[in-house]
Amino acid sequence: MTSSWKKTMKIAVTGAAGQISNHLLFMLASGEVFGRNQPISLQLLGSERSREALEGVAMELEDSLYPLLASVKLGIDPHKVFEDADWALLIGAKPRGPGMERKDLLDINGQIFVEQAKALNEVASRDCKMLVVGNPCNTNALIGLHNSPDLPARNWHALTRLDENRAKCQLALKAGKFYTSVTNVCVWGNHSTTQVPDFLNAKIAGKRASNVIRDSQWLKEEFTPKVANRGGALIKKWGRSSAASTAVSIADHLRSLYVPTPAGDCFSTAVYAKGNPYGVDEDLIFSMPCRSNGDGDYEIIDDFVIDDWLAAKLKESEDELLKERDCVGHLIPGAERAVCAIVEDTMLPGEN
Ligand SMILES: NC(=O)C1=CN([C@@H]2O[C@H](COP(=O)(O)OP(=O)(O)OC[C@H]3O[C@@H](n4cnc5c(N)ncnc54)[C@H](OP(=O)(O)O)[C@@H]3O)[C@@H](O)[C@H]2O)C=CC1
Ligand SMILES: O=C([O-])CC(=O)C(=O)O
Repeated sequence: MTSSWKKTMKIAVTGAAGQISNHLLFMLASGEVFGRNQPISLQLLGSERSREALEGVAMELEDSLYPLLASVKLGIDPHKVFEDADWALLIGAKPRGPGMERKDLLDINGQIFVEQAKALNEVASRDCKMLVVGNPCNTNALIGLHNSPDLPARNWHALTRLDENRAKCQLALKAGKFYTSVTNVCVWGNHSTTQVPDFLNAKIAGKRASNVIRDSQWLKEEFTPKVANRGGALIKKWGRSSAASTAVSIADHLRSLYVPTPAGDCFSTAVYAKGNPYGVDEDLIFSMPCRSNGDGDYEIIDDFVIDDWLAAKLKESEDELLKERDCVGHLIPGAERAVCAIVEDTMLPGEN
């Protein structure tokens, strides 16, 4: 501990013995996410299934000799593991197995998020921030938010930064420019195949992307599904879902909240839509363009241009989230018990 170091930040992580965490934990401990003057404690949640594996993770963290890693706590009881947490990175979730319907996945994972949100509500720091990665992440976050009434609703996020990074990569490749020149890219809506990568507001080297890539058919009919289905394409190649790039995008998400957003730029995060300027149903976790002044908080940017095409796409993703919400009414205190109307099997990005 040196005098220039900040107070230790407590970071709880679930699914800590899983693939994504296997990359992420080492990035967090190295200081590349929260800064080289920010010591952290890791509070890792496992289960009976992963008890031994989690001890293995802790051994690797110990052997890495990270100066900023103040402590590593392991456990299988969220009430103990989430104690005083400043951040909860909720990565653990059951993957959809063969023959399992999406509404079953919503129910099984939703129950995990009820339990974890109740524990966070009781024992986490009163300003704890939550990032849900486990799928279906938007609706899991909505369930979490409604089961943690004493924590600020705006502190719940679901990860759509991987989708933003995928969109930036495709725009850069098509334009023949380096990806650092691609800015102001928002992926709106649900982290599913209805997500909406926004090329209308995106910029390449400071110009509107559609003035650099003068191919509206490619933007609408190739770029959009390519980004939305990227997770599935990767699974076909790799035989498992994106783990390293997801960890990188979680790091990017966190950093975006602690570094002021440059003027004219944005980052994507799925947040509570209450009071949103785009007319999206207020009781959804919906990905929108946000900016931060670097204090860990964010605001929704209110001047993105929405044309008819974009509006119709946003509506599709909103409708899907409304249906998902109807399917988890039994997990949301005080919600109306609507009929679960997911008839056609909608997809996570990794499931196409
Ligand atoms: N939002 C996004 O952009 C992305 C989201 N994802 C999602 O992130 C999640 C984690 O992915 P990944 O790390 O690759 O997955 P892994 O399968 O490697 O790890 C998931 C962890 O979830 C935990 N888990 C919790 N409940 C269950 C359960 N009922 N059955 C089985 N495992 C359970 C397990 O840990 P334990 O036994 O310790 O509880 C397991 O280690 C998935 O839901 C995936 O779909 C993935 C990529 C991108
Ligand atoms: O469906 C999955 O598990 C993977 C996923 O979310 C993605 O790659 O975007």
